[in-house]
Amino acid sequence: MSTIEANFDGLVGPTHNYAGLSEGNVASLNNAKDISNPKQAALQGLAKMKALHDLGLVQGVLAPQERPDIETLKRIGFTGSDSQVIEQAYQQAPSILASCYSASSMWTANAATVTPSADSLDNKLHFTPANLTNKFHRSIEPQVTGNVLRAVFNDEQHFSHHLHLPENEHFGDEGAANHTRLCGAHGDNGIEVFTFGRYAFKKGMPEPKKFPARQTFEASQAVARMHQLDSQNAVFVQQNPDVIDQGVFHNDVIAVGNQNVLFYHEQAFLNEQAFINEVQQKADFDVHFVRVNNEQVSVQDAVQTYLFNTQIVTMPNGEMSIIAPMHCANNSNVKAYLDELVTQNTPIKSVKFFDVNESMKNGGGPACLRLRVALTQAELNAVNPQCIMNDALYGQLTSWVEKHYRDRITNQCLADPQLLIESRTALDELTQILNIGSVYPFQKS
Ligand SMILES: N=C(N)NCCC[C@H](NC(=O)CCC(=O)O)C(=O)O
Repeated sequence: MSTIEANFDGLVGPTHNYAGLSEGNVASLNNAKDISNPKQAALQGLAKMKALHDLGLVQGVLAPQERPDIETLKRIGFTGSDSQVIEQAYQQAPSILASCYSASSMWTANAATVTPSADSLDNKLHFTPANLTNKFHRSIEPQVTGNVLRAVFNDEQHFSHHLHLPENEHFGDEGAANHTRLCGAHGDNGIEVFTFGRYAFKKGMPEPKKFPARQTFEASQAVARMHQLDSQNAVFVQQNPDVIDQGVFHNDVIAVGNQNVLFYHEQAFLNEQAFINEVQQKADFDVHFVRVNNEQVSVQDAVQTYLFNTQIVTMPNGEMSIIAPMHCANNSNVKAYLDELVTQNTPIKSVKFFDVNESMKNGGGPACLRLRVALTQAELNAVNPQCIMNDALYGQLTSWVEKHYRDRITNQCLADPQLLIESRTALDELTQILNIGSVYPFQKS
């Protein structure tokens, strides 16, 4: 078996809720304080994982984070027992408590940047957890993300795990949401495209005016250095600041690549032509640039339907398929575009729609929910087998969700210390199902 690309999806955690925490992310703000359904959210995510497994693709599972994050609440001065900490935080700082309750680690596109061994000079597969400094509720993820990744990819001979970048906005890093890889076959040497929103150390450069640019040029460069990429293998391109201001808070909301296909909106990149030229000059394979113009699909429709936050996957027969959210089927314009696309002369031959609405309401589409990892057969053999989806694991995880998850969380529920107990009980059991050991702070104390 040659090198394959696996998708590692984040399991939605038991405290999934809508707290309106992400300025610049239109859906998160629009759905703030809505009632969430963690059970349905987790089952929707599992259904997508199972469907990709059924299509013959390798599908992995990444465990969610421990929430509420009591350690962080204690670090900022709340004291006493865990339930006293929650009570004080609910009274004195409800927004901070909500941040410490966020199940945002479900969006594993933001968990890390991954470089396959075919691209790195030391022929190892590299992982750098994203520091996610731009949003407080996400900045508390990288430590446990690193624990989870080391428990899943636990073999020093094949996998190289780096510490996340310095926790400062100058090195703001959002992981694979701003990184895509172009290649001939997955096992070939590829071109890694790093998209950034602004420069941190150069003044007077273009940047958005309204919403934050979460990823800096310097962070992208640091990751490429750590992952031992040759300059021939890396392309750095600035995201168009105007689209960040229209709600494109990550590049994966407006562009996605798979093998030799780059599917993107004409307004995605700041210097589009220079970028295309550089990719063409560095690639030793033909790249299909599937460029969508504004008349075909507006930026607003792209943000509302997540047309570009789709997964493009290569099926076992070699054809590509788009894994899209239902929102794309429900928008007549976008649906018409997709119907046309699959008839064109590109490798993309089909579209499959999935209901991931619980995640979409927080700005997370199918592509946000997955971290791509290209693996040789030897590397795949070294992955923790309990984290690879199959019929039995799907059955175990759906029963686990049914047993532990609530079907309704309101803002008031965050005051309930029972939610912490339920969450820890569930996660403790999950670490046994996935055989990942003690990755959570509550398991170490
Ligand atoms: N595009 C990618 N790859 N990921 C989407 C991440 C969505 C996430 N939403 C949130 O964190 C909202 C949480 C809340 O408001 O409750 C974010 O903004 O970081």
